[in-house]
Amino acid sequence: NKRQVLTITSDLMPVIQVVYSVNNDEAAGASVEFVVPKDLGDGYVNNKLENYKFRFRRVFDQTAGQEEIFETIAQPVADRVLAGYNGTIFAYGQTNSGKTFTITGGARSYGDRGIIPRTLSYLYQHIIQDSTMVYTTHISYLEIYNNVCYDLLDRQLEACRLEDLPTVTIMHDSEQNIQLRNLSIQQSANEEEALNLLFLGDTHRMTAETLLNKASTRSHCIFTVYLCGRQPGSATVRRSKLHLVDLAGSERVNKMALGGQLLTEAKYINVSLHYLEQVIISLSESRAHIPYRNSLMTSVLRDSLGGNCMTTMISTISVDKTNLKESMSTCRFAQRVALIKNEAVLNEEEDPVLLIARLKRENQSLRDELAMVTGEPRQEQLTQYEIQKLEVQVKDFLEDTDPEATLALGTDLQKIRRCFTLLKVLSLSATQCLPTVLSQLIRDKAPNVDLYSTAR
Ligand SMILES: Nc1ncnc2c1ncn2[C@@H]1O[C@H](COP(=O)(O)OP(=O)(O)OP(=O)(O)O)[C@@H](O)[C@H]1O
Repeated sequence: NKRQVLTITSDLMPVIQVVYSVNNDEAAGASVEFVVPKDLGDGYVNNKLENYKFRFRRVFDQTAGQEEIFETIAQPVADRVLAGYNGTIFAYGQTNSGKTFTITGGARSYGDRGIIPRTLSYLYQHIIQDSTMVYTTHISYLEIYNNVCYDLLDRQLEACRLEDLPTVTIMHDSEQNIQLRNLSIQQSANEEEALNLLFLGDTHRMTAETLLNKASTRSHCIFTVYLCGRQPGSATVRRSKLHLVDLAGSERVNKMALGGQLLTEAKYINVSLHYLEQVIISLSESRAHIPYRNSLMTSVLRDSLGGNCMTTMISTISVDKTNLKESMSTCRFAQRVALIKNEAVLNEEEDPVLLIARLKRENQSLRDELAMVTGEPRQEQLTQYEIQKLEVQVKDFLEDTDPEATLALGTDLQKIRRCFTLLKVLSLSATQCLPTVLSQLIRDKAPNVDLYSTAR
């Protein structure tokens, strides 16, 4: 139970002390408590204190490091995503309270890496180590600015202003599922490729911010990892999505002395966060109608809010007297979010393409068995077309990394013989190449060694 004292000076009174304490040892979770002197009214001091206590699953104090945040918040979600469930982590809080630092990280040192790079590293480590599954990963990076969606992985962003870019549009299919048109979903085979995509998106985000002369991030950003896993040879696939969301600052527009573009941005942010609040209130009160469609952000995050998803919200606050109202508004909002019940289900399905391929193989093997039992062995020679087809089949078979891949030849003895001949030719040419490769290696590495005696 840590007790922190923030000292704030004001014109009316030389020193006012605002005390907050963090307690993570409570049986029911954790809490943060603000102990605030009552506001100074008309120049006289009211010495009464007011206490505001908020309970959460966990509260991180100012000393908490990025690794601790990752292990407590992101790792359990990443584990569920690897198991085939959808996950979302989103950061909510006022400007400059540390949302981007928590989600993406800081640039000063390697240890400042945030949730996205650490989660990518964790996911790919697991993918490499798990030999029982074959995974494919894709990434998208979406920005919502002034209620318009942009693709941060769109290469055109380098040359253009944000507004000139083609926008990403939302479509609803007959089952009310969301389709994002124009959003590129890029394959990332390993951690390095995924980090490059994150870097590309962040660079575009920064370029756009500079072009718009923004002092802080005035947009919502959604970095999504799409994971598809299956056991080798199986047609059952598990598809899961992980949204990592950095929301725009939550401060209210009437508190800020803004004009022009900044005012327009603040209004859009206020409206979208207001709709987010509406969705959350409707969900926490289990209303019949949930107004997801009111804003792009709630439409995109529909699954994460009250749907098929394991969702974690991080609220960032700045414990300073001037930010007290915003901090408490953030805490109240977070408590509402905690009331929402999501139902995460395993996203497992039969891949129709793999299923058809498997059924075709089974069908062929049954036909072959039938031919073996009932039919006569063929007498005529293989045609040129059949030989070429066999060569392609053998090549595909050798290149297939799936350990359960088979060479479907049927019962035709001529085809089987031809394949063995092909395999023998390939095997011989490989072994004949070996001495040449060895001698080349020896020549390169040790030019003075006598080749004959080395070979002996
Ligand atoms: N835990 C922390 N340790 C060190 N520096 C931090 C930490 N949290 C935030 N900062 C720093 O504080 C500044 C503001 O943080 P950040 O940009 O993450 O705020 P934000 O809530 O994302 O703001 P905005 O709403 O404008 O995007 C940055 O310079 C960041 O590096």
